[in-house]
Amino acid sequence: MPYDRQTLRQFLLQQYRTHGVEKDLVFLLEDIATACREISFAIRNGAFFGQLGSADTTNVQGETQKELDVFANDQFVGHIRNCSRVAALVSEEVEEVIWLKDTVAAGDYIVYFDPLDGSSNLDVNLSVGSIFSIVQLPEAVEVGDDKSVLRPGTEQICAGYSIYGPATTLVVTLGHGVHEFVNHLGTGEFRIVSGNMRVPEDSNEFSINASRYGDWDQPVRQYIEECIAGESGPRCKRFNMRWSGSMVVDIHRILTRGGVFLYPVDQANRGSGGKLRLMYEANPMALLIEQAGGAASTGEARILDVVPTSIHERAPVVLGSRTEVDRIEQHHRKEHDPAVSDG
Ligand SMILES: O=P(O)(O)OC[C@H]1O[C@](O)(COP(=O)(O)O)[C@@H](O)[C@@H]1O
Ligand SMILES: [Mg+2]
Ligand SMILES: [Mg+2]
Repeated sequence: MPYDRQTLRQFLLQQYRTHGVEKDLVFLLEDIATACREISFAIRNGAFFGQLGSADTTNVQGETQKELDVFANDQFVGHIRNCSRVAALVSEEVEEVIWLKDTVAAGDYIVYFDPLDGSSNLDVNLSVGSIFSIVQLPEAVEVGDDKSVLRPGTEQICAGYSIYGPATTLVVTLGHGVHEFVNHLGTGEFRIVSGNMRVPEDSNEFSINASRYGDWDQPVRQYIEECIAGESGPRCKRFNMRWSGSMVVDIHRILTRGGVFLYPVDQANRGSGGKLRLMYEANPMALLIEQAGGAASTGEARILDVVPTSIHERAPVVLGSRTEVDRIEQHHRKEHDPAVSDG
């Protein structure tokens, strides 16, 4: 990788100069990047090889925590708490809100994160990642008032993810486009590899866990059947399918070459409102996709407009190329009003 490429710090300082991004947010993002580098280092060094099994603890989702889930969570908490402007943390791996300050002022930050995404891929050495979202409080709140961290995705000022794959990448938005960095093992620096990522409007690639076909509602089933029908079907073109088992990997592919990612609510997960979590999976990915020109929906409404009622709530997720998301939303509308045309 050429050394002349901008480092993460140079990029963030440029955002500070050109877009008035706060210096404290620059430092917070550097702390998050450090946590990601530590997690990547541990994975690469096989720190958990032979221990990739469970940590014999269960998280609030009822999932058995992996050793690496706990390690990754500790890295995030440990590095983020360096920033004195962070009032509270919401982690997939911790049931309650983690309050970090004695008093919380307007302008303080809340950080929501999924310390290790794609945990089921760990045992088989496939790419996993971390996801984060930052909100700035418009007003002072009471420490311990957990309801005050239930902010809609529209209030995010920053979102991103890291992938621990063949390379360690960090993808972020501060509200001015989406930018990709790769970690240079020699120097440990994140250097920019792609500024202003764009999701192509059209696509012929969908991403869904097809083993749940039998559980899908009509609108999703119709959309997938149209894709699979290929040239002789209503879409008159062939579609390809990809499903990695790690949301970070599937969304990165869509930010890189387009496509649509679906994890809908279905017969089997309706009771819990879907599979993926709104605050630290759906919201950050929705902001990134929208910032890159794509669309992000529950199938019925814009994900970023969803008003959360609990910190670990789940949501149906449809993200990616605008044409595909619009079509899936149209199938949902038609289910409520048969008069709606196929278009
Ligand atoms: O096991 P399934 O149904 O394929 O679900 C895979 C999805 O679950 C997740 O692994 C959930 O995330 P966590 O690993 O953080 O719990 C997503 O990354 C992925 O998109
Ligand atoms: Mg996850
Ligand atoms: Mg996780």
